[in-house]
Amino acid sequence: MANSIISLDNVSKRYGRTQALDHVTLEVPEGVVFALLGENGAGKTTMIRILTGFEKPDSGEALVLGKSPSDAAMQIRRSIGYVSDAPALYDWMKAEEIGWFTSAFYDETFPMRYLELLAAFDVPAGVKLKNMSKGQRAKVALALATAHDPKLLILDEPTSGLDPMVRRQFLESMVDRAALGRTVLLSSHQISEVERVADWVAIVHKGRLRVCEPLDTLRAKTFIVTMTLDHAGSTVAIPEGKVLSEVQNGRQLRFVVSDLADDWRSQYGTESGVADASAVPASLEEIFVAVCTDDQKTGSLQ
Ligand SMILES: Nc1ncnc2c1ncn2[C@@H]1O[C@H](COP(=O)(O)OP(=O)(O)OP(=O)(O)O)[C@@H](O)[C@H]1O
Repeated sequence: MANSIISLDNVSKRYGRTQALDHVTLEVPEGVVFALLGENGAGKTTMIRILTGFEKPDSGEALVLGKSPSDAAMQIRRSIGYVSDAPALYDWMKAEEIGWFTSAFYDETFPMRYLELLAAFDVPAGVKLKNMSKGQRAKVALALATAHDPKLLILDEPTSGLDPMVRRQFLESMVDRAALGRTVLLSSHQISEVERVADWVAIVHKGRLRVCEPLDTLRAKTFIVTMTLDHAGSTVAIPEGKVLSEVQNGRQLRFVVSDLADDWRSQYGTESGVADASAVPASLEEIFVAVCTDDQKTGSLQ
């Protein structure tokens, strides 16, 4: 892909018996909010740790800003912004002091931008980190990660533990960054929240990439098809397209289908065993559940 900021080519990573990432290939284009979704243990943090050079893939290749994070970890960490799921901040320092300490790694514009961000986020002045709330500390971590205006900002579960107002403020600031041509990769379980801000969505399930595309494309092509059967025991044709999940409850059948054929209804004429059939666009949450549920019929959009 032209202008990709991140690329993973067949990246695998195993911890003992756990296949944390399994042949993941993806590209993150420049200037987007890219959401990485997955259940607990899906492999999101492992992917982020590979991108930030804290872990090496067992096989495959990762590139961040055109460089390999395992070969150029320090160079990459200096040019991106990164907030881990548990940011290590120096508790005994005040926000101003930690900024001063961190500014040694960046150019002279860092301190001013950092103080502006603290003010914009309403972080109290003169308070030690250990006496701040979780939300205030998260804001300090975000200000530290963005004050050098990185081309790429990587956030692992940035909003967990924050109140709804702060979460909204956080996510809106990510959209603002993307509007300026910067790229934001954020991992999350908060699907409805991500749906409001993401341009691209990737869904990882048990280390495998199941979905990776622009959210608008995903939404436009994925539908919930519901049918009422003539009899609970009727055997009917499945809708034409990629069926991601299928659930039956008595006479009701419900499918999540990607790439639903335009003329899908033509399969369900009077002799088809289907009394009624309709399709509505699927929400991101419904798509997520369909691709991440193992005991239903599931498929991959990859
Ligand atoms: N250092 C490690 N040693 C052993 N197993 C690990 C290690 N790091 C991750 N794993 C395992 O790899 C799998 C993927 O973990 P990862 O932290 O990447 O998931 P995640 O999607 O970030 O989950 P969560 O949403 O819960 O943070 C899990 O089964 C986890 O237990």
